[in-house]
Amino acid sequence: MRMGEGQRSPAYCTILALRNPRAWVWPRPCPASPLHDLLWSLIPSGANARYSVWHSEPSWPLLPCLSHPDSPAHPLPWGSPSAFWIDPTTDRLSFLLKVSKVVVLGDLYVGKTSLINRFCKDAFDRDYKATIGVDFEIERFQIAGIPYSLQIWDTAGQEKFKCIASAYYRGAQVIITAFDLADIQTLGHTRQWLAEAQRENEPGSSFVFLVGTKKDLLSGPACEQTEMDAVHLANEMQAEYWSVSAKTGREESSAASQEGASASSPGCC
Ligand SMILES: Nc1nc2c(ncn2[C@@H]2O[C@H](COP(=O)(O)OP(=O)(O)OP(=O)(O)O)[C@@H](O)[C@H]2O)c(=O)[nH]1
Repeated sequence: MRMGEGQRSPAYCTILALRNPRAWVWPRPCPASPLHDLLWSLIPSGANARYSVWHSEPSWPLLPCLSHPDSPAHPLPWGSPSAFWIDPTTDRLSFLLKVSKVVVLGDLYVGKTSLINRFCKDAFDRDYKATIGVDFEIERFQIAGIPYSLQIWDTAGQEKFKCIASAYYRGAQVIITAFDLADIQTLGHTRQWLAEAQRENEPGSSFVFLVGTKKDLLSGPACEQTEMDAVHLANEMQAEYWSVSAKTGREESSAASQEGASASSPGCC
């Protein structure tokens, strides 16, 4: 389906803007379906970008990626897998794919936002500000000279936001389930969080991490016991286990967490 020149839906205007970078218009919010339909119809058949792109629904977060890289408002870097442009040689939409979507889940107050802030900004805030719905950060880096972006989705732990946050689980290459090492109940709840995220994804399509937070708050036998429990649960979940402190900024090694973490795993905090 290609829309005719006479049609001027917001999605179509966006495509026109993409075709002519000198005439960029900042996309305005528009209903998800016209944009979805139009873009879907333009994706080259066989493009393996489909998966990433269409899992960025619901589509309001898709809209900012249509804006110009120089726009101060753009929250997604140009070149993320959710970003697309018209390839002048083929006149088709093209995609950059080197993005991984990470979702961070867990009970309220376990320290999900703090974990992300430490990772992305190397900062820690002791004041609690509950996440409303979802938030996200982009972290860009290179591995062997190849640029990658991590699209990190911070979900709210509060029950009332669950239905909003769960809409963002789809297409996650990485699922991080966080619990508070100082609050053992939150460990038990990680099973449920993971089940909900996995329900939205193909079986085996996501790497799973179980992360115990606030390691600085406890030590001694109680901590070791919690970590042992966490490692066992991580094995059940087929997850990799980490104990971390966003406050100190360190992954704190312990016998239990060493046992749970694989040698190839990247340090988080
Ligand atoms: N001591 C200590 N406190 C932490 C650590 N991580 C987070 N906190 C504190 O725990 C509180 C909750 O942290 P958040 O990161 O906002 O928790 P959250 O899981 O994102 O909470 P929701 O957005 O409600 O789901 C804040 O007051 C943080 O400062 C840590 O590693 N050590």
